[in-house]
Amino acid sequence: MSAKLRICFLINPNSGTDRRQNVPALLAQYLPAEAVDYEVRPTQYAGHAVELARQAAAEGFRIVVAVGGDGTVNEVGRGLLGTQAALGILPRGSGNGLARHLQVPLALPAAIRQLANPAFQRIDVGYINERPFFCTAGLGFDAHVSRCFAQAGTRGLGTYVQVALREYRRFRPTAITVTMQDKTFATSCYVLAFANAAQYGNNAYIAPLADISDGLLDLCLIDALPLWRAVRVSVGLALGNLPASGAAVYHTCSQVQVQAAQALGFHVDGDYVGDAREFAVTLEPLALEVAVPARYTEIVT
Ligand SMILES: Nc1ncnc2c1ncn2[C@@H]1O[C@H](COP(=O)(O)OP(=O)(O)OP(=O)(O)O)[C@@H](O)[C@H]1O
Repeated sequence: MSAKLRICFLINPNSGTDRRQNVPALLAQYLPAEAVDYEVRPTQYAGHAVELARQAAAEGFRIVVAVGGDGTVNEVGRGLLGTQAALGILPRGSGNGLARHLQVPLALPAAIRQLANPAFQRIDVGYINERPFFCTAGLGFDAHVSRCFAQAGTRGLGTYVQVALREYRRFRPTAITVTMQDKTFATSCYVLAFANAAQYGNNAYIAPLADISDGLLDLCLIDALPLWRAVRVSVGLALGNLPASGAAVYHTCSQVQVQAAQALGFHVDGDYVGDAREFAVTLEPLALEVAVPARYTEIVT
């Protein structure tokens, strides 16, 4: 008889907008006891999931599952770097960007069932000023909105859109110099996004062609955002055709440096980190193993 699959679930009790679901009860209902041994551990503070994930990997769990949104996924993924354990996701955030990219079902019963019999795959890991990211990182307006969103008191797409519209009227671009491969160019940064996965979350496709295992980041630059272009960007994000819309410029590369004329905010996986004037962005190919639905195949051809 083969050994049972050992899974550790790390639950962020604060993530998402719907906290009515009783995750331990759903696990008991949908995980087959004959195939899986599991434990459930709640996080007690921001950053706790990094330590809990590292500890679970050291205890020999094969999969450590982030039960939350992209912030929780980032913490668990960070804790698992360099270990033998794979990252799993039970999407319970407000955006769920990485879960959506990896085609993890958004309905918890289905997501739980697939964890009992997953496929394993390796994904690239991005770094911005040494902070790992798995989905997207970025400078400028998206980071500024992440900071305001964190202070808003309520979460969810509605709050996010409200904050973005309010800040759109105030935000001004910053002059930057970008160096990648053998070219350097000066431009202006309204948004500079570094995409490992295709979307921010909520099916907002900032880089619909991004392949999470290709050893490359997709850079999306929006140098200014007058109203007509804001409309095209919004439609492009929703329809997944931003590259074809001409409202943003794209590059692919495995490392890039950015110097800003004044301090610029940056985010990793949707969480504001801080302000800086210099940014070093790199990619470590296939540095993290993830447990994905057995039918998962990279959408990009
Ligand atoms: N016990 C806790 N108490 C307070 N904050 C926590 C706790 N556990 C985790 N956090 C923090 O909560 C933040 C938000 O969580 P998360 O990103 O998972 O949810 P979300 O913001 O609702 O989803 P998404 O990122 O998909 O929009 C994370 O950055 C994490 O550091």
